Amino acid sequence: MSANQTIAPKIVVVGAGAFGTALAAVAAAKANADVTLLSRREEVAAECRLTGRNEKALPGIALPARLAFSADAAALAGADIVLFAMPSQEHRSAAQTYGAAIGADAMIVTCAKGMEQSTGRLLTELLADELPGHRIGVLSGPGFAADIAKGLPTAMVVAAPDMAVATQLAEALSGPTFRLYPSTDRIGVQLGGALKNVLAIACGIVEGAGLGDSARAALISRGLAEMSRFIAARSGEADTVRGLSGLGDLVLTATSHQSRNLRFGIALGENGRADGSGGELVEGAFAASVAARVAQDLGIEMPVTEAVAAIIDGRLDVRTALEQLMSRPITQE
Ligand SMILES: NC(=O)c1ccc[n+]([C@@H]2O[C@H](COP(=O)([O-])OP(=O)(O)OC[C@H]3O[C@@H](n4cnc5c(N)ncnc54)[C@H](O)[C@@H]3O)[C@@H](O)[C@H]2O)c1
Ligand SMILES: O=P(O)(O)OC[C@H](O)CO
Repeated sequence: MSANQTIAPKIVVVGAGAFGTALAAVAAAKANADVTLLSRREEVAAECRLTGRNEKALPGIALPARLAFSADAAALAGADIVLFAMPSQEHRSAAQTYGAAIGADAMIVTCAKGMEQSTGRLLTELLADELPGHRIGVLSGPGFAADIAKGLPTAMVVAAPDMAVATQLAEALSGPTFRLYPSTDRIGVQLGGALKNVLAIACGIVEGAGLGDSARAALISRGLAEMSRFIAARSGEADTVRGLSGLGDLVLTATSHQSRNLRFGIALGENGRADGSGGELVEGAFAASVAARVAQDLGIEMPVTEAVAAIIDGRLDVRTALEQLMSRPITQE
């Protein structure tokens, strides 16, 4: 897609879950939109085509008539923008599956919030490993799929190292109720999304264990300090945490019961142990251990993240974790 292109870009969203379907729906609501939602299974594409809904992913939400559905990787041919909207841990295998069908000029945007658990690679790094030569961005920030798909006002961030690319993506993907802010801090923006999920689990634990609203406020602000240290150590911009992809998404995820990460944390706090997520995707449960491991390698302190990782792994119970956090040496804020 050239910088002064006037016809609508061809957009393909890979991953027909809640978020992929919501992003495809807002993009397809625009005049002249050329948007395809690419699922793994033909049954999903066929049901969406027949009913105009993706009932499993977004119950009760009618999708725009202009949105196309496919389960054939050939739909990626000629795409200007390809959104990766599958879970973080599926990114490498999805890149390997679909990479050959993606044209060399396509911009690729990860919309997931996590890091690769086995390697600690950021998702944009992983995509660059698998799909070299492409311009690669990240879309992150506070926004629940159902809110976005219902047309409730939402603001998020799209980041790429080149501001011209980030702006092109923001203009192509924004709509009347969905506003994207461009950024060049690709590292800070994606780490905000990955790390806030771990802190939302911590806030859920506090809620489930009945530890009070003051404790949640303390966790949000001390958690933000952890995010900031990690982002700076990974060569992102520490200030990015104050924006939509940091504080904005942390507050949303740590306080709304729509959040799967928060609900997972509440169950942990109530039961004192992890009983699984009931099949729901809980990105923070993957991110906790990798973030704690990378923080240790980088020599930075992430006590809340480490406590969440230890509780999920069954190495620590909630009460002991709390005692340990409260008895840390007194330091300046
Ligand atoms: N749901 C939200 O409100 C929301 C908002 C912002 C960001 N996100 C992020 O988006 C990502 C996806 O979340 P979701 O809520 O859509 O999850 P989901 O469980 O609703 O859907 C995931 C989808 O990915 C598909 N998938 C899995 N592996 C795949 C592969 N290898 N190739 C292609 N497709 C594959 C699954 O079939 C499923 O349709 C997560 O990282 C999440 O943090 C979600
Ligand atoms: O339901 P969650 O916890 O995965 O959160 C969804 C989004 O990341 C909120 O911005």
